[in-house]
Amino acid sequence: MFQFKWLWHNLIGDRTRYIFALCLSVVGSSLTIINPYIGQRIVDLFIAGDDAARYLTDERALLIGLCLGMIGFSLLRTSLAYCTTLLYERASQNMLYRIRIYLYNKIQGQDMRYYDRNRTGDLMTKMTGDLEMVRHSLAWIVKTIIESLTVFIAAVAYFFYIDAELTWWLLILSPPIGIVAFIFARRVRPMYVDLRERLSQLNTTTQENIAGNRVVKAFAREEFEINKFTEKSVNYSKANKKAALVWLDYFPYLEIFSQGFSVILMLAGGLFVMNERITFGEFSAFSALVWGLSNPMRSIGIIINDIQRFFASLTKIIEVYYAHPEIVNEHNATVKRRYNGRIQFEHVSFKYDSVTVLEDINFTIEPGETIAIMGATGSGKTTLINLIPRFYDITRGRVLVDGKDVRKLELDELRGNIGIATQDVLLFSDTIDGNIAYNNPDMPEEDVHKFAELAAAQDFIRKMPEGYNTVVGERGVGLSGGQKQRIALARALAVQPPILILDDTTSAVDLETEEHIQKSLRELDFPCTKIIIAQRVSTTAQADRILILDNGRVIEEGTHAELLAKRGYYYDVFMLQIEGIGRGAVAHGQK
Ligand SMILES: Nc1ncnc2c1ncn2[C@@H]1O[C@H](COP(=O)(O)OP(=O)(O)OP(=O)(O)O)[C@@H](O)[C@H]1O
Repeated sequence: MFQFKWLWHNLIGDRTRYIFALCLSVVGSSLTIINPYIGQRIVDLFIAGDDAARYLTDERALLIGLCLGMIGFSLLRTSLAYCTTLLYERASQNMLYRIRIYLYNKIQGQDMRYYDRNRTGDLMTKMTGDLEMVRHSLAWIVKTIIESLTVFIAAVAYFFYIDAELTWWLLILSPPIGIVAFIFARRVRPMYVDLRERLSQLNTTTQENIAGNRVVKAFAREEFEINKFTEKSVNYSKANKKAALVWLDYFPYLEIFSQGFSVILMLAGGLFVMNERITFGEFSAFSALVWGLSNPMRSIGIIINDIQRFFASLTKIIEVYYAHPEIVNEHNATVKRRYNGRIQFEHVSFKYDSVTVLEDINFTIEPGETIAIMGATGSGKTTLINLIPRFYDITRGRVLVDGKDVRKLELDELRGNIGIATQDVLLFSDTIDGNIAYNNPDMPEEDVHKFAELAAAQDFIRKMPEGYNTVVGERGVGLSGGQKQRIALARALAVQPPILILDDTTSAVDLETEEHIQKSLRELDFPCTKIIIAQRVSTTAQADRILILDNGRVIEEGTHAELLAKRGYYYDVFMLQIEGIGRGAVAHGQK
């Protein structure tokens, strides 16, 4: 079966340990028949035998030996159980560790489309609960099944050795128990698949809610969110109860069958003793071992439940394990060249699934040029810049960097040549210094300060309680929108990239600060092609060229003055914003 092959493959490095644990399980469980056997000898020789009185006086040493044997075997079994559990735990924990690292790498290697399609909460469930379930199966379920089976087989073999007919009488109960267990397993399986999905929904809601707590509070939607969470929680709880209660439909039958072993033993076994077909000692061995037949039947429900959970979880893990990104970063770039920063879009079209977002885009940006991109919201600006570092592959046409199709470039090298400040600023819960030097943790302090200064972040950072060592909260909590944008800009500048992409990076800063940033960008001490997405004319006015996007197409292209003269979209935006820009920009535009 594929799932078991997969587990076996992932046990590499611990296979010997695991097989050894399985062998110890078999040996330890087989030993369960020894004490009933010794008990049988004691009863037959020293209690119920014809010569019991003589044996008690003459063979006392044998009796003491048998009693000590019983204690010795109990101790041996306990020690074996201890070692076995230790081996199972170590093998399964090691496997869990390896798979977790592998899955984490796998998730890291996925492309943007993967993250578009998969919910964070679901991925978190796979990395935690599902993995733990698989480990538990390997350490506990397999152990329980092997031990139950061994005890069952050893007991049956021993029973056959004593009396085959009485054993057949007992085994009469096995087929109906097997049928009940099979029906139960079939009914409960889809329930665990559903249960797993509901757990994932619950985790997704929790994750979204915690991450979006500010929005929730801002809209005073706590009650709504609590109700939403409660609904998911109730759903999960109901599914859990439903799956657990199904067992109750089958439990009475299995319990009755399990009790049936003792009843049959009493009736048939008692009759056999009276007919002197078996001895008292043999009857006592049957009594002592009959649990070996009934116990597995009793625990069959728990085992089946766990097996179904295991399959539901394993299926989810395997989805991640074998997920293939369409865009693969081979991390092969040994020597990372520095690009000149020439960017060309040739008849580029792009679709998210079936929706066309960019249509026949053509433009060239020469090294060192500054290009501004403007357009209505949803016109495709972010999508367009996402194609340069190859976050997505285009549907038609070519995107070239330094004359080479980005699909032919080493991704590490390509992305290493691009500094990006994304629209949705994400800072890590680290110091400000650590966030700015994200690309190069060994960056000297003066350089961190220099890039903060270029991004107009120096002043506010210095005023913070611990300056550059101030730890910012998760995703930059504790900073204003404009402050976060400036740290993100400093982080992008710190790469000193030949291509700098700024997606609405100064939208939340005041005009004076923006002026400072623009001056810094003009005076960078390294060659750099800049692509700046902006809505403010004050930002775009100083670019070498401006592209206007509308509905995925470039509708205007030119300098600030050329576009004003055209009296199109750009001119309209300019007129709308003119009051906020000031005389300088107006004069510049009318030159
Ligand atoms: N990951 C995605 N999956 C599917 N559709 C997407 C995705 N990202 C964006 N879109 C769609 O593509 C279109 C262009 O989005 P894009 O983010 O590029 O616009 P934009 O011009 O940058 O907008 P804004 O100025 O609001 O940031 C929109 O209609 C959007 O709904």
